[in-house]
Amino acid sequence: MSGTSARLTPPADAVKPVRHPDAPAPGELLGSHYEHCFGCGGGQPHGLHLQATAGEGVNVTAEFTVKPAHQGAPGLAHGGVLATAMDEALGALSWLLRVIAVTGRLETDYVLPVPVDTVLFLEAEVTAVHGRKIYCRATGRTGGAEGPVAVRAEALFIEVKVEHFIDNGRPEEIQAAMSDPDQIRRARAFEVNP
Ligand SMILES: CCCCCCCCCCCC(=O)SCCNC(=O)CCNC(=O)[C@H](O)C(C)(C)COP(=O)(O)OP(=O)(O)OC[C@H]1O[C@@H](n2cnc3c(N)ncnc32)[C@H](O)[C@@H]1OP(=O)(O)O
Repeated sequence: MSGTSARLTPPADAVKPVRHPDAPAPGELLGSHYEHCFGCGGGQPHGLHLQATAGEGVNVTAEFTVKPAHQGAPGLAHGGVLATAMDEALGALSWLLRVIAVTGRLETDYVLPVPVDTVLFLEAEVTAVHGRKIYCRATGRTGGAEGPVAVRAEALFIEVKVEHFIDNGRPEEIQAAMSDPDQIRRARAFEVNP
């Protein structure tokens, strides 16, 4: 069973997403936006270590390997972890629009159980934009990019200014992220589309 709530349905005057001219080239690995991000950071031993690749449109692909640390039921991935993987893949889309955005709403359909050691092949795309609202969806497949869908998600991301993090985050982490020697990661974390 699946369905999309009204709050995830773009209004009639929503527009098609436009890939930013300075977006990473198709096939380019996006890298982590923040070393300590649970979804993509290398500094989180039990994190998801998701690596997203830019697609040709306003879309990304990513792979996520379910580890023993990600279990809910014995031998099976925790649903919240799978939602996190979807959230992270969807979050990577903002880099193709060159905006900063956070998840406002995320709906997930769990279609198949996902055993430990499974590689989930994720694909996420922006479907519409309405002002600050970015409508997007993602799938997670097992057994390959054309395999059966195990997880499906739809989401609404909201564009924010960098002040969102400065005002709400802890100063020590914000400072550390702003002084990240990795210029690309710093730009990804803090660049606001002019
Ligand atoms: C340093 C690292 C950087 C890098 C950052 C990258 C991080 C990526 C990580 C993965 C993604 C995440 O997990 S992000 C973390 C999880 N998310 C969060 O923590 C967000 C917490 N929520 C908030 O801060 C806030 O609610 C916001 C920013 C989402 C919205 O607040 P706001 O800015 O005041 O905007 P607001 O006026 O309320 O809403 C704007 C429009 O969006 C609609 N809207 C708002 N929320 C919703 C909603 N849940 N469902 C439906 N619609 C909604 C409103 O109706 C309105 O529509 P209309 O009237 O205009 O039609």
